[in-house]
Amino acid sequence: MERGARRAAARSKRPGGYTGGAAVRRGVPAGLMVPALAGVAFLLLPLVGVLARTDWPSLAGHLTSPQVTEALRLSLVVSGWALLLSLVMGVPLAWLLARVPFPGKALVRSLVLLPMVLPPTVGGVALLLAFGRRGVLGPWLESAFGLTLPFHTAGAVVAAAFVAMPFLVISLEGALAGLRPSLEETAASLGAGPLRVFATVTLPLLAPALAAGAALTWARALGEFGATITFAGNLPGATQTLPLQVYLLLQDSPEAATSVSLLLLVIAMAVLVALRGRWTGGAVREARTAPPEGASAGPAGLPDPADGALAPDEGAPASGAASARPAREDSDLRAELTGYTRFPLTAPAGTTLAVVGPNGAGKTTLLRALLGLTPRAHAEVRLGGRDVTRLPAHRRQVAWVPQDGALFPHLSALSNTAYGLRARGVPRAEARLRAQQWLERLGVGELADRRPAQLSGGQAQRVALARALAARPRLLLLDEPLAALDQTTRARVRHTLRRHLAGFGGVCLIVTHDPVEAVSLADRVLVLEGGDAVQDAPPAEVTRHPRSPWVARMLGGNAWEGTAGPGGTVELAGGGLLMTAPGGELPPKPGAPVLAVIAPEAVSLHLARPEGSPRNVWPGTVRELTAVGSRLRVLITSPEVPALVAEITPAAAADLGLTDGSRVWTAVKATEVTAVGL
Ligand SMILES: Nc1ncnc2c1ncn2[C@@H]1O[C@H](COP(=O)(O)OP(=O)(O)OP(=O)(O)O)[C@@H](O)[C@H]1O
Repeated sequence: MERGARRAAARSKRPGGYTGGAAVRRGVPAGLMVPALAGVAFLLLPLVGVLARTDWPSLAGHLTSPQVTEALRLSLVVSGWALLLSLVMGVPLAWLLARVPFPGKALVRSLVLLPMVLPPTVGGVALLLAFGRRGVLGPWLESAFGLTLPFHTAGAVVAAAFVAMPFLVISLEGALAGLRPSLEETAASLGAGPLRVFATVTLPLLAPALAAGAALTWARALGEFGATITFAGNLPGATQTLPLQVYLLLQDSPEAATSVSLLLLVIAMAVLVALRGRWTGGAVREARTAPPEGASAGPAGLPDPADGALAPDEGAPASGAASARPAREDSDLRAELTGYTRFPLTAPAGTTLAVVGPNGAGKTTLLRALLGLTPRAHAEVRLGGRDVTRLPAHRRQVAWVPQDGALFPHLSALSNTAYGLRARGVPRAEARLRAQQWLERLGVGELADRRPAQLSGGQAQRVALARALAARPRLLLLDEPLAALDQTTRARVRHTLRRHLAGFGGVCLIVTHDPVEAVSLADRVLVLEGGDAVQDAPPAEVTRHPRSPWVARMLGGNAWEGTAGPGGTVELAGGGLLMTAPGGELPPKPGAPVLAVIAPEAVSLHLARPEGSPRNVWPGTVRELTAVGSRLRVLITSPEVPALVAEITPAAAADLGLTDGSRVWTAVKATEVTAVGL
């Protein structure tokens, strides 16, 4: 059993679990059950009444009588045209409501829903007042187009469309709102133009909701009565549809009325059964049946074969991505960003840049600006000397892997991977062959036939990466590619990623919150804060000389803001004095703002106050002990300086008898304090 299924099974066994089954049935209180069952009976009994009172031997005769067949023909004509009218007006309306911000949207949405709650006869009266002979538009319609709606079939169509269109609009708007924009944007970044994106991504994902909405609209139009009789009258052959026929028959021939009612009932039930609750589901369905995030990246929980050995055609740098990177001449990046993110960015082909920064620093905005997908920032972009600023996203050769991977849910892993190649005109067979090779390189070749919903988080990330790399972009943008994975899977996928970035000749930007990822994957670390680039340097440099407290902390160091004092001292912002080594990196001018950085390994802990070489010594209290690999991180608070993190061995912690609340002395040699000018 897959792990997700096991968990779900375990959940259903728990008391109070939310899944169905015996546990739930046992737990339903009678106070709910009785009225609920009464509700079911209330809905069911009228149907039973129709079935029980149907004169079965005469059924065929009733349904084939000339009036009924004529009314059926008219109903089909009217409901068909009403559906068409609803599609023509309703689809664009749903699109606008879902996608375009405009003032008064809530009002328009209420207007769309109004016919659903309005008594149909009132709807009919309103239609008369608008399109009737003495209505607002009626005379003009008649004089300009010779079109008379009341008491004509066209009027029955208008009445049916008026009450039925909301079903289409609601269904489609829900589906459009549920369609993640990242799917269409990713398709564009893979080289698909707007028409292709619409035909291959938008339409297939909307199709179920469109079909459901259309079926419901048609069924509602078929059953329309009140607005039709008020607006279009009850004229045999012109406006007398089946529901009107039922009304007439009820007076002269109740058995025939029952037979026609049964026919309408069967049609309505058939539509609902065919929809199987899709309409009520609303948005696009992308149910995950996959194991939970972080489950094995290989199939069936086995270790991933691709992580162990390198493919022969690939470079294999031991660490960092740059050393063995083949550079593609057409891929040097030069960008000038303005707007929320504002800085110049240049990177020679073959460079991997880790983009780090606190939440809201502008990392995602930077990536989207490079694709021209956000109004919040503008990027003048040159790739390999060619200005691509004015090109739409699909012509930039900039592939984007958003945080959620954005695999197309209706396509297999193979078709997802072939998408960019197909968009660039590679013939189908060749595109699929190359896509399969990419999937194999990423260690997920055997999952080619699976849909995204059947992939684990790690597998999906690899497929998303294969898809981006297969498109042969000149610039690769990865937005937190490993964020969804657990620690173990993350390490494995990171390894794979490093290997495959090594074979990628363009520039790659990876947004990450993970210091290990930044240091191990990138040649440069770009630190953003509030939309500014506060540092852009190799990982070693950023680790040694972080230019902001945030990045120092992110990289695991202690970083205290202060001011340079005389004789190699730093006056800390919150009070306290720090000694740095003479000849250290203190800016020459006392009074300059500095950041004092202390590596956690440089902090020693003692039970008694240590003496000796020039040290910074403070008393403190242990607040937290956390295992990091084979070492322990100890958070110490002190009345004299800001909180400090020390990293020691478990043996040292045991010798000192450290627990939460232990009183200790912390010491840092002056030579271990680096003061960086801000
Ligand atoms: N569509 C939007 N409309 C208005 N403001 C936005 C929009 N998207 C992002 N922002 C704002 O722009 C700033 C930068 O956002 P961005 O998503 O680029 O940050 P980030 O560095 O990627 O953050 P995180 O680490 O949380 O993903 C934030 O202040 C955010 O609130």
